[in-house]
Amino acid sequence: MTQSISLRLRGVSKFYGQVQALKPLDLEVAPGELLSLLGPSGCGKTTTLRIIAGFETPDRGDVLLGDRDVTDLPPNQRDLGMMFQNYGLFPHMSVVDNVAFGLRMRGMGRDARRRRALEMLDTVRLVDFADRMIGQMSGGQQQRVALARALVTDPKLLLLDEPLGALDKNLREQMQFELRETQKRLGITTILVTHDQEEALTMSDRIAVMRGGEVMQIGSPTEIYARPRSRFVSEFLGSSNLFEVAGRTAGGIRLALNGAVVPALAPTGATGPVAVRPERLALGPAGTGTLDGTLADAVFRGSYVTCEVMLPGRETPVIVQAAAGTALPPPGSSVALIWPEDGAVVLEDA
Ligand SMILES: Nc1ncnc2c1ncn2[C@@H]1O[C@H](COP(=O)(O)OP(=O)(O)OP(=O)(O)O)[C@@H](O)[C@H]1O
Repeated sequence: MTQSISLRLRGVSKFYGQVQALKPLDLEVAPGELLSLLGPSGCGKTTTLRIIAGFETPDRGDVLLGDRDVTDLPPNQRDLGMMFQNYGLFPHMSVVDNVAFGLRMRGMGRDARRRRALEMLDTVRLVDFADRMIGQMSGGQQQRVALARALVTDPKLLLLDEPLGALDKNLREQMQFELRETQKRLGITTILVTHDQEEALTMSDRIAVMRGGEVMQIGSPTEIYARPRSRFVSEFLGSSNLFEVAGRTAGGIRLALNGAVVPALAPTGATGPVAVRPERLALGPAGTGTLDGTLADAVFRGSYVTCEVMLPGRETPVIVQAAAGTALPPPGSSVALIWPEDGAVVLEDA
C-alpha cells in the first residue's frame, strides 16, 4: 500500500516560443485523489502533465510532491508511475518481464523482481498470463499490463495520459471502472489527462476543465456538471440550452424571451445567460408551462428521446431529453416547456 502524498503546482507557467501553453497555474491535489485534466486539443493538458513528470521545466513556478520541491528533479527521481495511450510495452518480452523492467533498471535481483512483478500482475488479475508474450494479449489485457508496470515500483504519483484511448467503447468503459477501482484500492494520488468528458465524469474525484492554458473551473464531477460557471464549461461537459436573461426579481430570473420569471441558481456576479440541461426540461400540453412552442422533431436514442422545440422569437431549437416511453404528440404540435424547480444556473459570461 502506497503512503498517499499530495501534489501542488504553484504559479506554474510555460511558453513555447511565442505560444503561452500555460498561464500561471495553481493546483492542489489531495493525497489519494484522482484529478482529471479535461479540455479540447491544445488547452495545455499534456504540458501540465509533462511539467509534473519532469519532462518539461516550467518558466516559472514550482512543483511539490508532499513537502518536497521536485521542480528541478529529473523524472526518474520523482517517484512516478506513468501510463500512456500506446502503452510502450516491449512486444518481444513476456508479460512478467515487461512489468519487471523498471525494477531491473533499479538494480533489483532477478528473483525479487519476478516476485514483485507477479504480485502486481495479481493486482490487475493477470497472474495466469505472466509468461505469455505481449503480442498474445488483447488490448484490454495490454492496458492492464501497462498499469501493472506503472505501479510496480510503488510510485507516489500515477500519471495517466489518455490511457484508454486505444480501446473501443465497451472495453474502454469496463477499463475505466477497473482502473479507478485499482487506483482507489492503492490510494495512489493520480492525474488523468483526457479529452473525453464521460471518462472524466466517471473516473474523477475532481475535474479541472482547461482552455487556452488556463483552468476554467475545478470541482467534483457533480459540481461541474450541475453548476458550470461559464458557457464553455456548460457546453464542454454535456450540453446546455442557453436563455438570455432580462433581469432578476425576488422570485427568480426574468427571461428575455417572454418575460417569464423562472427559478435559477444565480451566483453573485453572474451576468450571463441562464443554462438548463436538456434532461432537466420537460414537455407538457401547450399553456401549462413557462414557454409555449412547437415540437419540431423527436429522435429515439434508446434510453431516451431527444426533442427539438422551436419557440417564437428564438432561432435555435431548445433541446429536451425525455425518458424513453414518454408519450409525445406528433411533430408540429404545440407544446409547453416545463422549467425545472432547480437545475438552471446563471452563467458568469456572455
Ligand atoms: N514542443 C512544443 N513546441 C511548441 N509548441 C508546443 C509544444 N508543445 C505544445 N505546444 C503548444 O502548446 C499548447 C498546449 O499544448 P498541449 O500539448 O499541452 O495541449 P493538450 O491540451 O495536451 O492538447 P492535445 O489534447 O491535443 O494533446 C498548444 O498550443 C501546443 O501547440
